Amino acid sequence: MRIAVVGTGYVGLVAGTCFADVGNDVICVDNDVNKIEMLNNGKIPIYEPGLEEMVKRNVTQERLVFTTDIKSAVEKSQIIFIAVGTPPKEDGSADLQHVLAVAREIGKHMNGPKIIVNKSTVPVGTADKVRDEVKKHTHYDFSVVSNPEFLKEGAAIDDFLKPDRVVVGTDNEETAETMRNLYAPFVRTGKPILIMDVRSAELTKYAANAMLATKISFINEIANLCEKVGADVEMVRKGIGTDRRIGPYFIFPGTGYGGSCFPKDVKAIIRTAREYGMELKILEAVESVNNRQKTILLDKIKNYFNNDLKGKVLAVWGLSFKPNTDDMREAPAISLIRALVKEGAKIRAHDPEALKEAEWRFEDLVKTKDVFLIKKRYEALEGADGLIIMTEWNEFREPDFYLIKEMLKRSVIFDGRNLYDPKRMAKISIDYFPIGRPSSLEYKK
Ligand SMILES: NC(=O)C1=CN([C@@H]2O[C@H](COP(=O)(O)OP(=O)(O)OC[C@H]3O[C@@H](n4cnc5c(N)ncnc54)[C@H](O)[C@@H]3O)[C@@H](O)[C@H]2O)C=CC1
Ligand SMILES: O=C(O)[C@H]1O[C@H](OP(=O)(O)OP(=O)(O)OC[C@H]2O[C@@H](n3ccc(=O)[nH]c3=O)[C@H](O)[C@@H]2O)[C@H](O)[C@@H](O)[C@@H]1O
Repeated sequence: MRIAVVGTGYVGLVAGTCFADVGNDVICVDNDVNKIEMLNNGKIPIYEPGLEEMVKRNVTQERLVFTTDIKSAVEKSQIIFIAVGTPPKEDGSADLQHVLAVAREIGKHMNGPKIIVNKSTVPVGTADKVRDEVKKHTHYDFSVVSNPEFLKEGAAIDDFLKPDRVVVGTDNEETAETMRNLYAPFVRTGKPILIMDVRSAELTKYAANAMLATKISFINEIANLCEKVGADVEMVRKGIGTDRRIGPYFIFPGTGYGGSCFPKDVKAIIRTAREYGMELKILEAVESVNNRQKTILLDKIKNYFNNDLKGKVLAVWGLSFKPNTDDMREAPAISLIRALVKEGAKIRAHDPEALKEAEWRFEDLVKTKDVFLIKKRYEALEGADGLIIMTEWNEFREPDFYLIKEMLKRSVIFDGRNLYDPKRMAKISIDYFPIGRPSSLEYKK
């Protein structure tokens, strides 16, 4: 099929490349000239495992091209995906300006019947708005489909190639058939393509993210309770996760969920409900538990240093909001580092992939020499009073603990991802403070 994907970010670039990889002819469009120039020079603007080789392969085979020219992309394609950002507005609602701007452009350049597929995460009713916008500019036939995306950053290609399900919202049988054909190569193991009405498809996306965020806030509350009552959340997590009705996924406690989607999508669904005069009480609690969870390590750190962080140097391992990505959008590390600096601490931060993004996110603090961005993990420990772990990158799982102990002024690790065993840390004589588990001090007694 001939496909255009408008918006070449995490979703658009991955979707476009995967569609090309199964034989489609794909034109990826973006209005960011630098991004398109980079892609045309063989450079990938984001870090996503496996993506670079896949892009190269498809570009070489001339199945995948990048352009800023939306007109020719629309003219040449049967199916046009919209995969632009839908960031939160002040009031929490999703900002649809990019989606509607693309709809306008598509309308202007239609040269025959087309299928317009919205892949961005958008509130219920957006397909109607897209339809109205396109209609203003064309007399050709078209249908608007809702096809939300469920990929995770860091595992995006695998998620796209092997989805648990594909959701397609359309009331047109012919369009449904085309979408079934398009996705058939990705569901060969029998995973379902769920055809439903447009509004249900739009809401499915928010309901999925809201459910996942709920699981995380739930386990974070249980973790905090574990600390109070002297239980170990790692045991409790396994104890509940083995029940098939609960499942082992998305119940890892931490310093709160971040990323470009859970925070904004929880806000947006709450906002949608309010517009209909309804309060989503569970999700409001999910959000407030998450905000609280982001400060949980700060309390532990302040407590350890007797509430005096002035002049303390703290090493931070992990800046991205999760491993295997360079994305720092809403990363818990950002709010923690800013709070620590406010308390008078200096930060030596390391991340395997996110340092480039950290340069502009912490530009002010780097300038004032409150934050130092360090390329190698052990170098971040030089002159530091303690180590904080914020992202569970694989390379942090089994470091040289004796070297860590030797390098730190105080042998202390605050772990926001529960990477280590407190008993083992007690044996090595490292003071270790995880989330929802007994600290190593409990095993020294
Ligand atoms: N990042 C993720 O893991 C996932 C994101 N989503 C949703 O997908 C949508 C896109 O998200 P991301 O890919 O993360 O965003 P992104 O910010 O990485 O990429 C969006 C791209 O759209 C481009 N763009 C904006 N306006 C444009 C226009 N008028 N014409 C052409 N290009 C334009 C931007 O330059 C940018 O490159 C959002 O609604 C998001 O909620 C859904 C599932 C997963
Ligand atoms: O709509 C989206 O954009 C995407 O949002 C999430 O994907 P993503 O944000 O890339 O990453 P996740 O792996 O879901 O992690 C989100 C946050 O939750 C945290 N998390 C995740 C799982 C867990 O058990 N505990 C936990 O604290 C992570 O550390 C991270 O900060 C969803 O998992 C995707 O299905 C969805 O498509």
